Amino acid sequence: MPTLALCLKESMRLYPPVPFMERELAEETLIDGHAMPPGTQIAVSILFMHRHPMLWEDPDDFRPERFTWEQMKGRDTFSYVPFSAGPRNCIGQNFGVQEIKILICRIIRKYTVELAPVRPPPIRYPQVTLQSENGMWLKFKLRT
Ligand code: HEM
Repeated sequence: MPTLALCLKESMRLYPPVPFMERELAEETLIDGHAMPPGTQIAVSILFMHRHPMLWEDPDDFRPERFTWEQMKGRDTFSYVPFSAGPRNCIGQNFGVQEIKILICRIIRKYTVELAPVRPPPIRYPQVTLQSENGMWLKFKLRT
């Protein structure tokens, strides 16, 4: 799989653009030993799931190779759900990924991009979409 696709997947693992989902239970459901009645509102944190140490080795490390075929073998399909899963998953996911790839290609054709020499780590700010409270500190240099 090309490097860009691997990097994109790993970025969306660490920083899922949609950090959580909500559901209402249609029937009684056993969650972690507790019987939840129908109608219970459930919040599923994609953000926490994507960094859960039971699911990911060194969860905070950026390692795009996690998404090579070899390393994906045996991994629970539901451990990585930036676009949700099941019948109500994101209908725009392929379009969204293509847009991001095109945007990145257009930027790096024109600029070299580096981390800014002084950069505070991004403070995650989960709203409907995940944002950085203190921005993203990068240095753009026009290619000659
Ligand atoms: C990186 C980009 C995107 C991400 C991470 C993303 C993520 C998600 C997630 C997690 C859900 C499930 C939400 C939930 O069930 O509460 C969702 C649903 C949805 N997304 Fe996206 N999305 C992206 C781009 C797009 C684009 C580009 C479109 C349309 C062109 C789109 C259209 C939709 C629609 C219509 C639903 C609702 C599907 C349903 O309920 O049946 N998304 N998306």
